[in-house]
Amino acid sequence: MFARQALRSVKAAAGPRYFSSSAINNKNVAVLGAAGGIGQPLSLLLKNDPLVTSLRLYDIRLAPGVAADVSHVNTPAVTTGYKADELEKALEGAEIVVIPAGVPRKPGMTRDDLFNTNASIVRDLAKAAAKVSPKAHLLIISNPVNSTVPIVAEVFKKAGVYDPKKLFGVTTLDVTRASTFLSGITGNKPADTVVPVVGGHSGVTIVPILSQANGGDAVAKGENYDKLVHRIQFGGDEVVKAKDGAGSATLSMAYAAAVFTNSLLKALNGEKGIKECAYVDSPLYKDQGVDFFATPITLGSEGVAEVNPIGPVSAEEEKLLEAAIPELAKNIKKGVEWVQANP
Ligand SMILES: NC(=O)C1=CN([C@@H]2O[C@H](COP(=O)(O)OP(=O)(O)OC[C@H]3O[C@@H](n4cnc5c(N)ncnc54)[C@H](O)[C@@H]3O)[C@@H](O)[C@H]2O)C=CC1
Ligand SMILES: O=C([O-])CC(=O)C(=O)O
Repeated sequence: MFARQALRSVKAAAGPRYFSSSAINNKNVAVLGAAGGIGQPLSLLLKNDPLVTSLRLYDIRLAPGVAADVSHVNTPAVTTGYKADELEKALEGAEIVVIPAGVPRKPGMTRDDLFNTNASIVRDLAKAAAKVSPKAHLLIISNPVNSTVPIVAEVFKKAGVYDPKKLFGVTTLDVTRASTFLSGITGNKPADTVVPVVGGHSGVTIVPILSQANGGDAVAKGENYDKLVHRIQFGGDEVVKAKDGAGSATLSMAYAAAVFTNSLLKALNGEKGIKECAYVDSPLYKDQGVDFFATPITLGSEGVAEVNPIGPVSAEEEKLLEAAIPELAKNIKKGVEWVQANP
């Protein structure tokens, strides 16, 4: 039963999607880091989402230019750019704050190598959000996600405004990649190939549950299984290597973040049964020091409505989970301890 539940949970995240909905309510979305490699295409995709009525683009450089450009697209979202000293203004009234601000990897780096630079960027943006838009849903893209999400949680706890239902590490790209790579092997449509991806967002913490996917039995174990799991876990490295020093995934990430944002907007507007995978405050492995864990979640009008169970897993997947948990615990502890020492 759980397998079917988990499968349904990410069905919506698998296939290519355009954005539409019949119910249009006012929705104010802010993007922090809007002029970057992810920020620019993400801003365009959000401008194209009919559920966004106000789009507020902030960056320490170039955001007014990006906003002027995007604002000419003839969709309803009123688009405004905010300069470096206008962060608080950008956050006024925001219901969703998407954060792709921070440096990306270069070849040879791990996501954790970004910690020293990105931790303080994310902390400062979170502080402003906790002050100006404490009830907003926060969608964290900046790496290392395994640690930046706990940093945001600590900032919000310190400000007395933490709501675990409203904080998300965006892991939709892992689900997107898993669907693409598996369907490439099976020949099934990507839209019919739904792979729940649980755990976190780096290397061995990315755990695809191929046993629950349509066509997953084609690569259930052995060398092909190992290769596919490795490709999903290290898909980010593939892009970093191909970009050859010019950064990491931006376009596919913008797509994935726009998909997740659209799902959240639908849920906030009262649509039922909206499900995605995301890295959230989760009860599943708290007893092992893992306060945040990605699983299929059900979205509702308050954000996370339900953290769904992983469901049955194969012996191989059990081993992947065993490898993921201690690494995740370490990443989470690092974020929490850092922000407690550097409030
Ligand atoms: N969660 C995920 O699946 C993925 C996460 N990422 C991460 O997303 C982040 C951004 O990647 P890119 O867009 O490629 O980098 P980028 O360098 O192209 O853009 C980052 C933007 O952030 C801005 N920025 C820096 N400090 C800021 C601050 N304090 N306030 C507002 N804006 C600020 C920069 O001016 C720049 O425009 C990186 O940390 C990267 O590792 C990338 C791909 C996938
Ligand atoms: O690999 C990176 O550094 C960027 C990222 O998180 C991804 O593409 O999944």
